[in-house]
Amino acid sequence: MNAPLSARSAPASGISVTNATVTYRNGHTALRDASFEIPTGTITALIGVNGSGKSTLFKAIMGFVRVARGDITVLGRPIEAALKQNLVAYVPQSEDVDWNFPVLVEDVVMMGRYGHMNFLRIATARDRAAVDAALERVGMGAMRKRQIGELSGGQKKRVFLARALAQDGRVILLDEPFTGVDVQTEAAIIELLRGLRDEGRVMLVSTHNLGSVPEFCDRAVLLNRTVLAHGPTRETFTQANLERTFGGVLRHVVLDPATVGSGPINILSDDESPLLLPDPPAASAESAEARP
Ligand SMILES: Nc1ncnc2c1ncn2[C@@H]1O[C@H](COP(=O)(O)OP(=O)(O)OP(=O)(O)O)[C@@H](O)[C@H]1O
Repeated sequence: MNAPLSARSAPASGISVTNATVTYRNGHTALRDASFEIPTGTITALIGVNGSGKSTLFKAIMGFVRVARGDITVLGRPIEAALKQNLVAYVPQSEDVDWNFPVLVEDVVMMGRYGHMNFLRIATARDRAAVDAALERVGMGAMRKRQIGELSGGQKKRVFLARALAQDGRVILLDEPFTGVDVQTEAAIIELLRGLRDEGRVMLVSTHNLGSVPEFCDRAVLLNRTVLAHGPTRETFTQANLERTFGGVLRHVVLDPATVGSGPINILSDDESPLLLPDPPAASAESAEARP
């Protein structure tokens, strides 16, 4: 098991990506010269349109795809070393999982312990305790004997989060954890991520829910086949950067002050949860303008 985390002993660098380029076998370069830095004890949003390279970046950090040029380090180590030490946990997109595979909830969570076991994969009392604790932490203890395929979308997400917790990953990559979950589950996941941040872990979360980013992310990385902006949310998550990242995909509505009873409110939306900016620049103070 990994040594206990402490804010004092944790290295300052969580994930460091320097000029990373990923080209798939068909010749498509999904990421070019991507660079950013994430400190430990933070939650970072990974934002970009469909196809901008978010999953590719996760796969590069997980060693699933090769970085042709550039460098990625995790907690100051080359990725191979970090993966070998079980430091990185991955919560995949729901579409990437075969839900027909007959496996119990508790077995999925136990998979998080595989890297801690020897080649015979015999679970010890410590492995079982880690699985129990992880299931309880995500509120899925009562469903541990259910088949994973029988669960709702939000419950499946919780189970995969529990697998990451059981693994005791210090860096946790979450690929669209809020897609298809109700607001209550989203709030529960955000609360859990905050707790993990307070333990000094590093979370990189891809999401299309722009509205919830300022609420729970300390930092943001804006991506479109390369990194367009990165840094603290309040500096990075600006209307100008979002317009640059999403181009014509971003819906942009300005509510008329006469309608909302206060100053004009800017609404930026990529998907289900819109971002409200109460203090928009004067340039777009027309009533209810919408750009598809
Ligand atoms: N295995 C692959 N072989 C070739 N091209 C791929 C492969 N996987 C992804 N791509 C391409 O790389 C680009 C980036 O894909 P990626 O899945 O990283 O985007 P994304 O930002 O995660 O998108 P989404 O928001 O839809 O999940 C896309 O143009 C995609 O078609």
